[in-house]
Amino acid sequence: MGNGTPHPLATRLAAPIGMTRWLHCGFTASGASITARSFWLQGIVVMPEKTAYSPYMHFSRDQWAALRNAVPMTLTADEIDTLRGINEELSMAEVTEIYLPLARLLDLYASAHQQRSTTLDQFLGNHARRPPFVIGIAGSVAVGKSTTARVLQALLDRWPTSRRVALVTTDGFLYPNATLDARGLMARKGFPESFDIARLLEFVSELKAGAPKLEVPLYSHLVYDVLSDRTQMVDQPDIVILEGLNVLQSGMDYPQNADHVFVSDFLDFSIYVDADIDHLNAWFLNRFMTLRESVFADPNSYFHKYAHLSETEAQATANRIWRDINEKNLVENILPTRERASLILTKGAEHAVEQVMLRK
Ligand SMILES: Nc1ncnc2c1ncn2[C@@H]1O[C@H](COP(=O)(O)OP(=O)(O)OP(=O)(O)O)[C@@H](O)[C@H]1O
Ligand SMILES: CC(C)(CO)[C@@H](O)C(=O)NCCC(=O)O
Repeated sequence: MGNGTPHPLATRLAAPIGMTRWLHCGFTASGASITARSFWLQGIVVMPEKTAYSPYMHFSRDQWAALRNAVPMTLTADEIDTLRGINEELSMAEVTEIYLPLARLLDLYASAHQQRSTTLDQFLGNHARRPPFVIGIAGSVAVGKSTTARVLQALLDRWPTSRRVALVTTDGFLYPNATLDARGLMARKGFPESFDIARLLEFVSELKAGAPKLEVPLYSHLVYDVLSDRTQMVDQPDIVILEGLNVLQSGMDYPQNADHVFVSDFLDFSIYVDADIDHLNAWFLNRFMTLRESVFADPNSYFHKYAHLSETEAQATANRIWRDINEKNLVENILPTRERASLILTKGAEHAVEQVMLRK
C-alpha cells in the first residue's frame, strides 16, 4: 500500500459523491499537504472532497436537466417503446432529464472528434482511417451500466446526425469458466485476473485504428460463461460504447499486462455510474430474487441449482455472492477508478440520478 494506492478501508469510507462526503487519499506527499483540515484516521489521510482543486463541475439534477432545453428534443411513441423495452423500470423522467442532455453532450463531443480526425487525416494524407468515438461506461456490478449503455445507444442511434452506434461489453473478455476453474479463479469473476486483458487491449487498439470487421467474444449471464459458438461483429461504427466494470482500470491493476497500456488510453469519453454501497447491495439482491422467479427456472441457467431454494435461503445466497465477490471487487478494484472518469453519475435509492459531475 503506498504511493497513492487507496487503502481498502479508505475506499470503504467513500460514500457517493456529495457535499458532505469525505474523500480518501493514500499516503501521497501531495495528498498530505493539500489541506490543513485533513486528519489521520487509522493511518489514512481523510480530507473533505470539495477542495478548490476539484477537476469537476458539479450539477444538481435540476441544473443538469435544464441543459436539455438549449436544443428542443422530442421522442416519438416508437422511440419511447424502444426505451421501455430496454428496462421496464426505467422512468421517462430519467430519460428526458438525465440521458437526453447526456446524449446531446456526447453528440457534440463526437462531432468535435470527427473534425479532429479529419484534420489528422489531412496531415497524414490518409483518408481511409475511420476511428470511432469510443465511450467507456464503468461502475459496480448491478449499478445499471448495461441499462445506461443501452439507453445511450438508443438515443445516439436515433440522433439527427444519424451515427451508427455499437455496444460492446467487456464481460466477453472474461476467461471462460473452464480456464477460471483450472486457475482457481471461479470466485474471482470480475476481478482483474479473471480478464484476458491482452485480448481486450488488442481489440480496443484495433478499434481505435479504425480496423473493419472486428470479432468480439460474447458473454451470457444465463449460462454464466463466455459463449463458445457466438461472437459479435464490430464493423467500423461511428460510435462505440464500451461497457464494463474494468474500463477505467490501469496497468497497475493488471500485473499480467507488461506493456502498461490501459483500456482508457483508447477512450474518448468515460462515464462512471456511482451509487451508495447499500443501494448496490439491495439492487443486486432484488435482481437475484427477480431472476430466481424467471431465468433460474431454465435448466440452461447456471443458477438453476438455486431455483429450489426458499426465499430466505435465496436471499442469504445473493448476499453472500454480493459480499464475497462483487462488493470486494468494487472496493478493491472499481471504486478507486471513479475519479478517472470524464463524467460521474450519482444515483439515489430508486436509480434516479441525483448529481452529475463533469470534468472541466
Ligand atoms: N435507470 C434505471 N431505472 C430503474 N432500474 C434500473 C435502472 N438501471 C438499472 N436498473 C435495475 O438495476 C439492476 C441492475 O441493472 P443492470 O443490469 O443494467 O446493471 P449492470 O451494472 O449492467 O450490472 P452487471 O455488471 O451485473 O451486468 C437491474 O435489475 C435493472 O433493472
Ligand atoms: C460478469 C460480471 C463479473 C460482470 O457483469 C458479474 O455479473 C458476475 O458474474 N460477478 C461474479 C459474481 C456473481 O455471480 O454475481
